[in-house]
Formats: sequence, structure tokens, C-alpha cells
Amino acid sequence: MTTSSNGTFDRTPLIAGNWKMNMDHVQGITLLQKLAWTLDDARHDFSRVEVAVFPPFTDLRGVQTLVHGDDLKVHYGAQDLSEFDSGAYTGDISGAFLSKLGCAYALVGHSERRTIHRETDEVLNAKTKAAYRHGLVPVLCVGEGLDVRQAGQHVEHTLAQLRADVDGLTAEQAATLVVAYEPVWAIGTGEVAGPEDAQEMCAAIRAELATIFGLEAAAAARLLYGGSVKAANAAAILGQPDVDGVLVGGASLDPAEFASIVRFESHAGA
Ligand SMILES: O=C[C@H](O)COP(=O)(O)O
Repeated sequence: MTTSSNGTFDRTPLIAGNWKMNMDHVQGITLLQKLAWTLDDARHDFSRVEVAVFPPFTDLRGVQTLVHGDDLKVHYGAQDLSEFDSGAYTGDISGAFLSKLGCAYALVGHSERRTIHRETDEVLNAKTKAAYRHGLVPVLCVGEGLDVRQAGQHVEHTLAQLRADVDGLTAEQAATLVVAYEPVWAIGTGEVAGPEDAQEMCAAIRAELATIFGLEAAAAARLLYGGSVKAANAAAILGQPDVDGVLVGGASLDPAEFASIVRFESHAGA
């Protein structure tokens, strides 16, 4: 993030691919290699549009080796982390381990963790703090289900999640935070929120961050949209003033499609 000459913030767009529980460690390397080749062929400028992938835990060591060995500019992160640092927490993964593997980010509170694993906002607040404790940037996922949207309570619901999950952070931490707005009804369904829906929520999230942490931190934080993003709809969503990136699920498993989303500027207005 830089400050432009007119004093406003230029937030580097972040295109993030969440592989979910897809791609074993061999498949993951192949996928990342194909993505890197495609972006290399297109002479992608990684300083202009940042790219990050979120593979399963078991892929991370291989991803680290490939990224470092081939000097790839792709960042990577984990899909979850423990709220604890070490100890008798069978099956959990410490942020310290992720940091040591070169992760830049960790997803926190993806709706699949909130629903399937019943993660509460209290736990997610602890995970957000754990990420910062270990030098990871949390990509905090928030968003409403269909019933809440139909009741017209989506903004209130999402901001309540946000407030609880960022409680106790410093303004300095909030300035680096990434928040992904993912309406649950749009995840993996082919239903995509319209660009104006994404903008409405991202503007509300930024305003809430400003109330809690101040204008400067809110202007610096990056806000993503997620839910059935594809190359065909990415440019319109990313054209919204408060949308600084996208969190892509299914389409991130296809390297050509994901690379096309990364290159959204080349088909803006098409
Ligand atoms: O983390 C990604 C989101 O859950 C969106 O997934 P999707 O692009 O398959 O709808």
C-alpha cells in the first residue's frame, strides 16, 4: 500500500486462490507451476496485482520449495491456524509453523470453518490475534447466509462478525488486515453477488473499520469479495472503489481461469 500524490491510498489488488480440500501435494505443485508459467508468459507485474494461493497444509512445504527454488513472486498462506501457539492440541497447526514455512497469510473464519467446524467469533478473534503474533496477515472472512440476506439484515450481521473478530487489535495491525466479504449463498453455487452488492458491503466494512481504528487504518486495509468469482465477472467486481481483491475458490483450481482473473485489468470493460 502506498500513498498517492493526492493523499489517497493506493491499495495493491490481491487476487487470492483458496484451493480448499483439493490438490494433494503433487497436484498442488503442478497447479502452481502451470499458474506461474501462464503469468510469466503474460509478463504479469506482481507489484501491480498481488497473487496468493491457499493450499492445504500438506502442500505448503512443496509450495515453499517451488516458490523459493524458482523465485516465484506468488505469495502463499494457510487455510486456517490454531488460536494456540504450541502444546497438546492434536490436529491443530500453529501460526509459528506456518510462519517458518514462509506463509504470508492465513485465512481466518472462512464460512466453511464457521459452519462445519462451528468456529465462533470468540475463537476467530483469538485466531486473528494468533496470526499477528506470528507475523502472518489474517484474511478474515465474514458474510451472511441466504436467510439473513433475505431478511435484509446482511450489513448488520456481517459488521457484527467483523467487530467481534477484530476486537482488541491495534490500529497498526488493522492497517495491514485483509477482510474477505463472502456471502455464503454465493459460495460454490454459481450465484454471484452483483458488483454493487460487493461495493455496498465493502464500503460498510471500511466505514466500520474507520469507526474502530481510525480513517488511516481503514483506508489502508484491503477488502476482498468472494463467491463464484470467475474471469467473466472479476473485472466488474474489482472495478468497485472499495473492493481491493477477490478470494476465489473453484476457479482457482484452473490455472488458465485463475490467471485470467489475475489479469482482470486486461479485460476490464470487455
Ligand atoms: O474461499 C473462497 C470462497 O469460498 C469462494 O468459493 P467459490 O469461488 O468456489 O464460490
